[in-house]
Amino acid sequence: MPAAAYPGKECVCQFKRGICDQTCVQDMLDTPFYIACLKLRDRVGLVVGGGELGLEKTEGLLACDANVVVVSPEVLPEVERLAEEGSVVWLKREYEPSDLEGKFLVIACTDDTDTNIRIFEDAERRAMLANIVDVPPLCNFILPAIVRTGPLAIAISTAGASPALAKRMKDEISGMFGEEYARLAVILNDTRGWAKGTLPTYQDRKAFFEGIVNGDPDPIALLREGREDELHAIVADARRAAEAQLQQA
Ligand SMILES: C[C@@]1(CC(=O)O)C2=NC(=C\c3[nH]c(c(CCC(=O)O)c3CC(=O)O)Cc3[nH]c(c(CC(=O)O)c3CCC(=O)O)/C=C3\N/C(=C\2)[C@@H](CCC(=O)O)[C@]3(C)CC(=O)O)/[C@H]1CCC(=O)O
Ligand SMILES: NC(=O)c1ccc[n+]([C@@H]2O[C@H](COP(=O)([O-])OP(=O)(O)OC[C@H]3O[C@@H](n4cnc5c(N)ncnc54)[C@H](O)[C@@H]3O)[C@@H](O)[C@H]2O)c1
Repeated sequence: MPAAAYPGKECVCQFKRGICDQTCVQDMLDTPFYIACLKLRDRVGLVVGGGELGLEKTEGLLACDANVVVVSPEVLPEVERLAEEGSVVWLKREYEPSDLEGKFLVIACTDDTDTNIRIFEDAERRAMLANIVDVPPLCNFILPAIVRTGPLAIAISTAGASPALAKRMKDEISGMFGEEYARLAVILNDTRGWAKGTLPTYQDRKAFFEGIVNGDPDPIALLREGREDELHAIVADARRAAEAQLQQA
């Protein structure tokens, strides 16, 4: 246990209402987070609070095709506009526990600690996903920094140790894995249906895809050099070779 950073002071989380003992900070580093990609399309996400952070989280959910309900007595003009155009539902009032009904997840961004605690506890009772922004002890999931290009998404988490570092790594990683990786993913996806319909075993499919991804010539280098036609030819050849091998067997 590290020495308390704020000995004798109110807990920085403003949540325990006591003296800081750094328990929350240590808890985070001791937590093995299970990283997943959530499918939000046609599910409803609840955002409580319509300020700067509420807007940011609302936009993040909309970008993943979620339906969004914002509960907040006041909201930024941008949130009001989203409600007017029908992109979100805005309930112009304070949070109530029944707001959680039928929601897949809740993200709370209010400036009121009592409300934030209540939302987390209500959500936990329902075994619901809950993120109270920037308050790790009130999160059962946390948000990583994300590098997104086409179907590729690289998530960086520091388990809350340093969001600033996660953000820096995001910028560095986006330079390492650019458009050509996303393009390769799309090209390989186009051939997944064939592979699943034609290659009988998992091992066959694995060998097929790994042969291309790790092949010589390097598919990423081909795409980088604008030689996509050659890559398509390699995929077509690999398919023909796999089919021929199956016929012989
Ligand atoms: C990645 C990102 C995703 C997102 O929010 O979507 C994200 N925070 C981002 C930015 C950011 N947040 C903070 C700074 C200031 C610099 C700094 O403190 O480092 C910056 C940088 C900036 O704003 O430039 C302050 C901060 N954040 C948390 C605390 C609480 C604490 O430390 O106790 C405090 C201190 C508050 C205070 O001091 O009062 C807590 C969390 N923030 C998390 C996520 C989760 C852990 C992520 C991980 O695993 O690393 C977690 C645990 C919970 C959660 O909120 O999900 C997003 C980058 C978006 C992007 O650009 O890609
Ligand atoms: N803006 C930032 O960059 C930032 C960064 C770190 C932490 N924070 C903290 O995160 C919180 C949210 O940030 P913000 O800038 O969006 O704050 P904000 O004050 O602009 O917005 C808070 C929102 O919560 C709503 N709200 C308050 N009580 C409510 C209740 N009972 N039910 C429903 N809605 C309620 C308010 O109407 C308002 O829309 C604040 O506590 C802030 O200190 C903000």
